[in-house]
This record gives sequence, C-alpha cells and structure tokens, in this order.
Amino acid sequence: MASKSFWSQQQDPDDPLSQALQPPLDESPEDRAARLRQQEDAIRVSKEIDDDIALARKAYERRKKAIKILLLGQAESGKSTTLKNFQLAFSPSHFHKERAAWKTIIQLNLIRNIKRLLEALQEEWESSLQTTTAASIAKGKGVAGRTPSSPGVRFSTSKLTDNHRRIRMRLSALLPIEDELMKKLLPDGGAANKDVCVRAGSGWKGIVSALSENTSTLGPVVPVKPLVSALKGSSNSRPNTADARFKDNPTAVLAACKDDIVTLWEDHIVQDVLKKHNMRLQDMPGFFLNDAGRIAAINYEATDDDIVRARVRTLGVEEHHFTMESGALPGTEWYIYDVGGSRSCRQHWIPFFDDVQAIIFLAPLAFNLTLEEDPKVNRLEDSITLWREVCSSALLAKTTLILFLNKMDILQATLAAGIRVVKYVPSYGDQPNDIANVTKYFRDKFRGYHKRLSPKARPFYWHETSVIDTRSTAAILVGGKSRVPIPASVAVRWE
Ligand SMILES: Nc1nc2c(ncn2[C@@H]2O[C@H](COP(=O)(O)OP(=O)(O)OP(=O)(O)O)[C@@H](O)[C@H]2O)c(=O)[nH]1
Ligand SMILES: [Mg+2]
Repeated sequence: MASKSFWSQQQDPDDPLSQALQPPLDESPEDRAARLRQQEDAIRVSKEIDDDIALARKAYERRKKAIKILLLGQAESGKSTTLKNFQLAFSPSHFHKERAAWKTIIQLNLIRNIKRLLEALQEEWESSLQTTTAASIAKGKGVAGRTPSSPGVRFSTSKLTDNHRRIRMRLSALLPIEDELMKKLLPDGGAANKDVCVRAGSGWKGIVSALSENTSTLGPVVPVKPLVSALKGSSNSRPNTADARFKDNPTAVLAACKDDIVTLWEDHIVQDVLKKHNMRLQDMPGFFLNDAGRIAAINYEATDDDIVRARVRTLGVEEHHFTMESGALPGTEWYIYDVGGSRSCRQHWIPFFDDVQAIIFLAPLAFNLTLEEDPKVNRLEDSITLWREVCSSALLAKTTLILFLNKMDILQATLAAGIRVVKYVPSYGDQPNDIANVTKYFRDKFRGYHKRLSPKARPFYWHETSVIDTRSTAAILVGGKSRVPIPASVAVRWE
C-alpha cells in the first residue's frame, strides 16, 4: 500500500494539526511566497536527514559484513609493519597511493638517525675534554694533531678531528627542518620523542603527502647548488637553512647534505666512537643510514621495502578500511585496527574488543631488552603479561587469537652474538642457546597460557616470523588454507 507523505497528510481538513497549519485567509502574496519557501526548505532538510540515515545504515551493514582484525602488542612489536604488509599484499593500489606520505616519514627517520649520530659525537667531545697542565704540555698531549700551548686550556683527547666538527656543524642544518615537520605532524609536541610520532585520526598521511607534493613540485627549481655552497662555506656558524625556502623541504636540504652524511657514517673514527659509547644505531627503529646515499638524493622515491621499514609510533587507535583487490576473497571489505602499544595507549584498546573476529598479537622474543617507557620492565615479560590478559578476557572469549612471534631475524642475530637467554630468563637453565630451542621454549609458554586462561577452549594459531620481510609475510597472509573465520588464513598452523 502506498503511504501518504508527511505533507500530504497535513491536508486533512478535520485534522486539528492541519487546521493549525492552514495559511491565514487574508495571506498576502509575499507571505504566501515566504511560507512556500519555508516548506521547501523543510522538505529539503528532511530529505537530507533521510539520506544521511540511509548512508549510515549502509555503512553499518557493510561494516557488519566486513572482516575486522585488531592488531595488538607492545610498542615496537611490529603492528603497523604488519598492517603495511596486509595493504601491500591485498590492496596494493591503496598502499601505493600513500607513497608520497611515506617518503617524508622516511626522510624524517633518516634525519632522526643523523641527530642521534651528532649527539654521540657531541657526547664524545664532552667526555674527552681535559684541561691542560704544564705536565701534559710537556708530554705533547692535545687535540688530534695539535699540541695545547699553555696550561689551563681545555682540549679534547678524542680522535675526532676539526673536519668532523665542520661536518657536524653543516649537518646541524637538518635539525630545524625536523622541528618544522614534527610541528606539522604533531602540533601538541612530539619532537622530544625518540621516534616520529603520529596521532590516530589526525589525517597525518594527508598532511605529509601535501608537504611531499609541494616540495616535489618545487623540485626542479629548488636552488640546491647555492644551498650546498652555503653549507660548505659555513664552518663556524649554523647554516641558515631555516630560510623559508627550505624549511618545509627535507628533500633539498638532505640532497645538499648527502655527501657529508655518507662521509660521516662511513668514517671509521666515527664508527669507533659509536662502539665506545655502546650506540648501535642500526638497531634503532627506522634505521636508514646505510641507505643515506639513495634516500638523500634529490630524486628519491620510496621503495616498498623502505615504506615497510619506516618507523612511525602510533598514538591512539587507527582504523584502516580497504577492499581486498587480490588474494583469497577479492572484493571483501576489511577493517584493520592498529593501536599504539606503549603502556599509556593500552586503555584505548578495550572498546575495540567486542567488534573484531580476530586479533593478531605481535610478540618479539626480545628477552634481553627493556621497555622504552619503563626501563625496569623486560620486554618479553611485558609481552607475556599482555598475552595472558588478552587470553583470559571474557570479552574476547569468541575471538580468534593469532600469535606472531615476530622479529625472528633479531632473535637470530642476538643469539649469534652470544647473548645467553639464561642470563635474562633463569628458568631457561642450560638448554641449548639456539634459535630452535629458544623459540620452542617461549612458544610453549605462550601456548600454555592460551590453553589455561582462555574462557573456552579454542585453537592456538601462531607464526614465527619477521614481518619486516615482506615476501615471507605475504606468504603467511596469502598462502595458507583458511581454517579460521578470517580470510586467506593468516593462521596456517594450529593444534
Ligand atoms: N628487524 C626487524 N624489525 C622489525 C620487524 N618488525 C618490525 N620491525 C621494526 O620495528 C619498528 C617498530 O615497528 P612498528 O610496526 O612501527 O611497531 P608498532 O608495534 O606499530 O609500534 P607502536 O606504534 O609504537 O605501538 C619499525 O622500525 C619496524 O621496521 C622485524 O620482523 N624485524
Ligand atoms: Mg604502530
């Protein structure tokens, strides 16, 4: 049966509301025109509201049918890296659309690496300062290659030379650029953090893409040569690259500094200083110094591998929505929730617990490391505590839990360096300190908690992996048989 519209219902002459809405008998033509206009506006607004409700209902239905996965784990466990692997494997066009944004992040990562390097040099100069005495002059001690002239003069005993000092001075031109970019990414402060940070929902990819596009359109006209000479010429004062032409343009300034960056990083005296200060920059998240010659080039484009390795600390919870282009279930809609893993972020996880089919829990077997936010807490112990909470949560009783024992490459390197598990985990005892035994030991611990603490029996899915390796991760994501209610089996092994 056709239903009457709201406005036609008002035409019933016996209805008191209709009577109240009737125009006055002496209505002037102007009043009538105004009344009709008001009616039209009201109909338009009502239609807009109906359309919005229909859209929201459609989005709700779509989301209900979509595959929803939550990535959990402590900070630096590899959640965002796993997300990038999902996008690369199943939604490459979405992944590639974000290339420009990632370029700026990788440049920022490189600048952070350089900042750490410069800090190490500064520490070396400061820790090797001595004051001359008449005796030291007699022995000819002083700055490398020079002899102090009179008692009471402070000098460095370090092997670092004046040339290192000059390079450091020139490279300090990169620091204001980093400050500017970080202010744009995180206006309420983030420069103090070790990593590049972004706040979920802040639209940071849009912000950095726009920056990257602006700077690449500037590409051909950016006066890199004058900038290089400006940098080379300034030996004692900080170069003026905070100049408006350059402050938003990491590409130009990095290109101008490229030779200095490569020279400094490859210098054996600098490497000795890093060793002496126990600084392994190569273990830092977002380490790109080995690729500085390529990344600091004026025509640099981020590769897939660079993007996967780039480090951005997640603050809050980011929802990523995409349609699977290839893989087991093409055309399906996916929602992946990527959370910040540091302790202060964990209270934001709970609202997402009742809406996801599967959780991928990332746990690097970092038995010898401590949390950045609380250096008293062992990372692996923290992961196990978190895993126990997730397993025992009543809200997650029906959720499939998939454990990724991640960063196996780092575990391999740690064991190869002779670091013994028993020193950090006494219960490991005198079992062999090799990858197979160590992995089995910890995997059994995770499995035991899963079995004992799950509110209802459920299968245990796990992978030993290095999600930084896109090929092997794609094999995990795409290759398996589906035995769980999520596509393409992100969980191929079970018990
Ligand atoms: N060597 C190695 N590095 C990895 C692996 N997985 C991730 N990483 C690196 O570890 C760092 C942290 O990874 P993310 O994916 O950003 O960690 P996250 O869990 O999202 O961290 P938060 O956002 O702080 O919670 C990045 O620099 C990654 O490149 C791995 O399997 N091996
Ligand atoms: Mg993250």
